[in-house]
Amino acid sequence: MSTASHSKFRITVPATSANIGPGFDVLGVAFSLYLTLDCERLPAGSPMQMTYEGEGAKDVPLVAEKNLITKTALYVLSTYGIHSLPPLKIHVTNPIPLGRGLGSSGSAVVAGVILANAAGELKMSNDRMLDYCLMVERHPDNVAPALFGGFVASFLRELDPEEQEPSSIPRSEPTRNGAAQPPTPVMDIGHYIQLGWNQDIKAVAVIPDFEVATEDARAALPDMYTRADVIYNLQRIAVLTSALSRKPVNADLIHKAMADKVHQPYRKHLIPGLSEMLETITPKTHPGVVGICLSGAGPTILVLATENFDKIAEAVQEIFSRQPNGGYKSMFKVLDVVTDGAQTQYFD
Ligand SMILES: Nc1ncnc2c1ncn2[C@@H]1O[C@H](COP(=O)(O)OP(=O)(O)OP(=O)(O)O)[C@@H](O)[C@H]1O
Ligand SMILES: N[C@@H](CCO)C(=O)O
Repeated sequence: MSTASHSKFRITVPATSANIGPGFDVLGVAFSLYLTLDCERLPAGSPMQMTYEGEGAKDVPLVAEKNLITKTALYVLSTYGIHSLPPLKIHVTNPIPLGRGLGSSGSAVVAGVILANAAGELKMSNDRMLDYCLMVERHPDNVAPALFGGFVASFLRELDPEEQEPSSIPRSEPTRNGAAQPPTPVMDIGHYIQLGWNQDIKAVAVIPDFEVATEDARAALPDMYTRADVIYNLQRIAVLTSALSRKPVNADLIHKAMADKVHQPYRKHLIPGLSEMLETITPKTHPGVVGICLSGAGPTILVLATENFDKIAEAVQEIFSRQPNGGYKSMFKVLDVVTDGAQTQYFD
């Protein structure tokens, strides 16, 4: 259906958690917490108007070329030969904390690609939109569940250096490239599959009051791993992807299968208390716990659980609170894993 007659549209994109323990850069889930863009077309020649409320309201730039949502949209439109955003009023409502491991940048990138698709009437397929998301955010584990919903495993094809380099491609993480080339639309980068998720399992996200930039958390990782550590993660990820869909919940198996030797051990200095949380919050010590891990690049702690959500969250908060130098305050959210991903609704 043509969108030309619609003067208003709303884009909603779920928050996500990447990795889920051993699935570094592979697994992610979509949550019942939504970045929302309320958009209204303005008369031709009008300047873009952007307003913003919620997380990041004090810091997020509202200039089209600087804001991650609109600069992603501008990148996508430029590959279609459209070099400015159509006149729009955009109101952003963002409940996803920034830099905390709940995929705020992935959701912003997905929102930007969908904004370009809707505003420019590009009629892209979801798979093509995933390609664009992956040009901006190179690891697929946040953008794939944000776009498609549910519990998602994904990978991307290896790109040639010239496909990766154009400096005109915005990056959710700061980039090092400098070549002034036009954007290169590439095809068929992302591959994914939605996995089953037992809806009895909810997510308790404990969010401390400090940020860890994904770029810093990735810089903490080694370039090489031992064969034993790779096998350790591969064995667990294979078991975990099925175990999370089964009924009844096998908490002991899931908890063991969520252990990881690829990223969490190298990031623990960035998240004080992480080691103690992983060691002491188990299905045996805290009934209801199914598994525990760092959410994305952190510092949010993700506890999968079937009951006692508040008590479990308080146990994580207590560990954050007694870290050196006064500890950390934190808040928590009990979230559902949602099967729907990003949506666009048209009005008028
Ligand atoms: N709604 C938004 N609007 C504009 N920019 C955003 C928005 N959300 C996130 N960003 C940008 O993304 C940055 C955070 O990205 P980062 O990858 O460090 O954390 P994250 O995506 O929250 O965590 P993770 O990738 O570990 O889940 C912010 O500092 C901001 O620049
Ligand atoms: N897989 C990514 C997710 C963060 O965006 C990481 O852990 O670095």
